[in-house]
Amino acid sequence: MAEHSATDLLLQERIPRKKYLRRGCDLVILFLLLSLLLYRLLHLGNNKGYAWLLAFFCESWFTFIWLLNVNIKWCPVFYKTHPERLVNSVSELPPVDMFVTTADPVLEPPIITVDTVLSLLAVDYPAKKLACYVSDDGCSPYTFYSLIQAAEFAKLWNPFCKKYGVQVRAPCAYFSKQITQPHPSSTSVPSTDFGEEWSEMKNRYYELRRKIENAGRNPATLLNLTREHPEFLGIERGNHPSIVKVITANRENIDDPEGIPHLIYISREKRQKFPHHYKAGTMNVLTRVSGVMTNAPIMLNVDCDMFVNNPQIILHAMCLLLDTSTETESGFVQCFQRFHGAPKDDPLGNQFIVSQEVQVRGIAGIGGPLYAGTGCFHRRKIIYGQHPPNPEIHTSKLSSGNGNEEVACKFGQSLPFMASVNRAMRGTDYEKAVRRPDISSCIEAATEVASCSYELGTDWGDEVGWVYGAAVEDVLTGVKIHSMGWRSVLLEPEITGFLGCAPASFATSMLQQKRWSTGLLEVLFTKHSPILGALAKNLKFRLCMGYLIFLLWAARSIPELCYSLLSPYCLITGASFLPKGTDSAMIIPATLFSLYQVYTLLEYIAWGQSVRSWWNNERMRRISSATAWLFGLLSVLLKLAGLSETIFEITKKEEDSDGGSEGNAVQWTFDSSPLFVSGTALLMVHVGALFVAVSRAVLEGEDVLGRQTGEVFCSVWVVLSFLPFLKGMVRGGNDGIPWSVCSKALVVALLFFTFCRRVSKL
Ligand SMILES: O=c1ccn([C@@H]2O[C@H](COP(=O)(O)OP(=O)(O)O[C@H]3O[C@H](CO)[C@@H](O)[C@H](O)[C@H]3O)[C@@H](O)[C@H]2O)c(=O)[nH]1
Ligand SMILES: [Mn+2]
Repeated sequence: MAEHSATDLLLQERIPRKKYLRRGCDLVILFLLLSLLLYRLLHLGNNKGYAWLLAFFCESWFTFIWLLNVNIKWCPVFYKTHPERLVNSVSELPPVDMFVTTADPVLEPPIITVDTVLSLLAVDYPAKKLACYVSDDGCSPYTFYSLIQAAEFAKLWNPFCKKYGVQVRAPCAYFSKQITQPHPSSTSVPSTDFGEEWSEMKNRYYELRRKIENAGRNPATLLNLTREHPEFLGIERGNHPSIVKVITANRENIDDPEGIPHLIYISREKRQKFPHHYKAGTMNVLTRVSGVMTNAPIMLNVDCDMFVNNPQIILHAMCLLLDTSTETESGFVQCFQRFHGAPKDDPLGNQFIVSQEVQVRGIAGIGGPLYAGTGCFHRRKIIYGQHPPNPEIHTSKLSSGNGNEEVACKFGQSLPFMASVNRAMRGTDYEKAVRRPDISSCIEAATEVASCSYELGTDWGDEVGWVYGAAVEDVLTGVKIHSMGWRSVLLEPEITGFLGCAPASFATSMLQQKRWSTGLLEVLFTKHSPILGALAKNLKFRLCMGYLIFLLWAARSIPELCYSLLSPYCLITGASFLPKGTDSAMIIPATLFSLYQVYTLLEYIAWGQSVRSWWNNERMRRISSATAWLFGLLSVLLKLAGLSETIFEITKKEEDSDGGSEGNAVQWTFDSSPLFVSGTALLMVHVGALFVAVSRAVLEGEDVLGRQTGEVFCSVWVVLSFLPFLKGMVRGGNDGIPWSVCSKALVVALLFFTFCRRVSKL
């Protein structure tokens, strides 16, 4: 037998990269920022006016944010996983419960969910160990019907995928390209039949799509369905009992490579009186229903648009989860969020390729990537509140064998569920979890735990399960887990694990940014805030700082907005907030600006992105900050003042016509939402200020460019960044900036002008 060296058997490798050049650049920028602050302080007395003071405050904030940046980028890590070594290292693979959430058949067309579900059902993992739970917050018979059809199709699709080693098992993406050869991994199969079978399968898939699309158009089909499933009859979306349906059940304990995992449909109970807590509420129901049915120790969750792109992804995840030395290290396993059908050069800046490579890899180096809500593997016992196995920190109250009463208090009154919790908390005893009951016999218990009163008086949404109280339940839940002392890891096999769909229009993208910035800031004000976590719990200080860079998005809008108003203020009033062009001190802000731009540009190039995509992302970040983040901040302030609640507005999902290839058109849509007022007003202010400056130069012969070089440059830069707004204004029409927004923006801009004149006369 061949001898293995120790490293030959490692399931995973964590590779930290110390990038000295980058660290150097980060520190130089920090040094320049501090020099600028010092310079401002030294000249504060020289009658510099309000602009100078405001600049000082804004730049202090930017320095703080940069410090957070240096912290997060200091030591990025890379992960390698070796699933081929699992056979030798692990005696038995644990079962996995897979969760898919969908909430609205219009914003999230069922065919998208069907593709995701088909890709999950066909992963390379023993089917008898998998169960796929789809939660439908829309309670739509249309979605249910589509899943039934999908399960039928899976009976053909799974064997086809396994026979020919299909790589992308979401049929829509797979059939978008012409494929003439089976994948090389299926060499044992003669490829002569492939072409024929491929076309046949493709036809079958398009038949499935037609059927689903027809059902969407033709309510009669759904009427037939309600005859068999009367629960859906006359259902009201926000007011109905829970529905749990087993669509397919895997034959028990049979090793059938072509078998299909369990597929279960859930629509939790909704009543007007009970808050449903959006996605967090859904995830908790999924956790409980799966608890009474299959109770797998590992739970994978994806959004309805996130299909599996790498069929080995669960095996890769197991490398991180099963490596016994790393249980505390891998409290959860998070994949990068990647998207398909990305338009060229990322015009909307919403692919987050470089920001993830830099920030997520960076934060992985200090204890863990954030839980991003999708493409994540959780350990059930941690979701149930178990602490890491370190006697010095905490010991789990439950594992020390408490009575059923305490379990009921925390987890609710269902006996079958309490029994499942006790089993799950007992740790890595996978064998026991495998013992599967006939899941159809669990429907009654499942329906009970999916009811909306189930959580009353329990710890759900707080110490147990997904945490309520922020529009980004994912990050909030992640902080809670990190604060218990668990760490998380990044799952990044060479072939991306999951692909989702990024918003295809500007308006949708801004709405998403608004929800994220709102939710992220909300996290700071909950009892699971990372600051409390670092002070009173087991959250590492540097990880807490790492979190802040995300949680402060909304708060960053104010200093950034103030700073961007400094140059028009100066151009209008003749004041200055930067040294004169000829002043030697100008070298500090000039170097700072150029170094930052070149540095970020090089980062984009290093990650294989184009110059354009760098510009688009940088520009979009400034746009988001002045629009979406600002409104995010407003909604949090309103919430804190008790005036309104924040809500989870679902992102519209558009299927790309070419199912995954590059080059989709981007829609630069604006609408009458107030979101666009601030951006339009900012643009107007800058254009107006430049106009004032030019007229001063022309009419009064003033050397504006010499005296206010920096200010003029800043305004030109902002106008360039907000060019999409200028185009939107000029374009008008359906997707341009509506007149109502323009007129409101004009009022705001004029107010600013008046304000400047007043202040300068004081
Ligand atoms: O009441 C709700 C609202 C949403 N969802 C589901 O939540 C998922 C995410 O919603 P989406 O509108 O796609 O939001 P995104 O902004 O695209 O999602 C990102 O951000 C969310 C937090 O804001 C995370 O939950 C997601 O996992 C993450 O992909 C979707 O599957 C929805 O069906 C529900 O199940 N119930
Ligand atoms: Mn989404």
